[in-house]
Amino acid sequence: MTPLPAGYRLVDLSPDRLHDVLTLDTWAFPQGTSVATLADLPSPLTWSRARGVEADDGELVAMHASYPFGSFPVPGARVPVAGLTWVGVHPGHRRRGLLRAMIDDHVARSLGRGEPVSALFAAEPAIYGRFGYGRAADDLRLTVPRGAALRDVPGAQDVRVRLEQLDRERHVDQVLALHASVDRPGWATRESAELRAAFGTDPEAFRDGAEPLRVALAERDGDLVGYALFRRKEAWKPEGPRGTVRVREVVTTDPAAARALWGVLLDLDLMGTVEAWVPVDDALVHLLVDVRAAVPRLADNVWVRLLDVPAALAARRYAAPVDVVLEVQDALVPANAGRWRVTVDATGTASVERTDRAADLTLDVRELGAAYLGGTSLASLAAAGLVHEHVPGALAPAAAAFGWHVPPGCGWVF
Ligand SMILES: CC(=O)SCCNC(=O)CCNC(=O)[C@H](O)C(C)(C)COP(=O)(O)OP(=O)(O)OC[C@H]1O[C@@H](n2cnc3c(N)ncnc32)[C@H](O)[C@@H]1OP(=O)(O)O
Repeated sequence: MTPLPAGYRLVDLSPDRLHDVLTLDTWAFPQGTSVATLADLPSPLTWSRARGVEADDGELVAMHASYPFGSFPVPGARVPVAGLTWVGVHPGHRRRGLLRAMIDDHVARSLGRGEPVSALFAAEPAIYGRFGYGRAADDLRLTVPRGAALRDVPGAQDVRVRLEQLDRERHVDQVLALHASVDRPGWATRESAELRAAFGTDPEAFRDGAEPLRVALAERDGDLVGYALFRRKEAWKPEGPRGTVRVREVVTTDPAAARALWGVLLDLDLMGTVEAWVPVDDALVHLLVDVRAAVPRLADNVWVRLLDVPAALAARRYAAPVDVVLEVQDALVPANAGRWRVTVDATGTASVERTDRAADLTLDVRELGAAYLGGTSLASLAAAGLVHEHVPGALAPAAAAFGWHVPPGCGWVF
């Protein structure tokens, strides 16, 4: 364990520390919202998983927490994952090793709970690689011109799209049930009671001048076949109204639902552009006649850290049989370091065991995390010098086996 610097101690956090937690939060994330306003919102924290760092005088100067994703989707399976979140260090106490000590604490506690994997969204991409987190998924940020042409999909006219103000009580069950039905690695769902309670939280201070959160509900014969959370912000320019639609979360169950939903979102009156972030393979990317006009921009999505390498590797499924020896480097969790033989059978199931056999490939646990959800190819990591092939011909079958037919990604930031 990395010791805390002198003068600090790790403590459990509980709901009676809410005011301290929110005060620290406003120091770490200068969002301009008062602690009193934040205190009125339902907290998404599972308090038994929240830990703080106190200075000598008892002030809370750093914290981290994790969301319990008991059923986190990975290729072909579901795995208990600790979703690292609410990481913050007071700026007056930064760069003294508090985050490093908190990461050690997070790793030990997650392993103690039997969670072989941790995942997160990074506030800044430069922070977490050093702790063995790899960029496991990307998403696309699109800025689509209003009225952009979409290809036709038969049956789209049979889907009715209703626009409503998001109302937690009325929408939470059906919307989250549809969300949980998506089969995509990395697609975390709001499993805990606290995350469900916080769903749709929409204080005015978070809206940046835009309207309250709306929901577009796509229905066929009365059944929900898709939804999108969105809000509009108007802008009156000399050339005319040029408002922006911000689309936050889109789920559709079939192509006609996707065509109908995007057709409505892309054609709202007084709007000029639609800003959406979507999985890299979202139906919209293929429906747009002119994808270039949407100015697609790639951004990092979920980051993954394998805490227990053999358990994590055995828990997912693989796209093809393979027999490969991986030499894994892990400076933070020595139990993961060394040679692992991964043998995948015809059903895509792996057995993973320590071996004395010579390594086929060498890589850091960070790269293994990047490849874990099937979206980052071991071959492309090798091309960047991050995976080393010792036995010619070993890389290609390993890269094929670790890949997956659905790109990973998560539709909301946790
Ligand atoms: C999953 C999430 O919750 S993401 C949210 C993360 N939180 C934020 O971004 C809020 C604002 N920032 C902060 O609260 C803090 O600056 C933190 C949490 C990012 C870092 O905390 P610190 O206690 O300063 O980090 P610590 O001193 O342990 O640094 C550990 C290492 O990370 C590096 N590091 C820390 N922050 C950053 C950063 N923002 N960018 C690049 N490197 C960083 C340090 O230089 C150090 O490197 P070294 O090991 O080579 O010496």
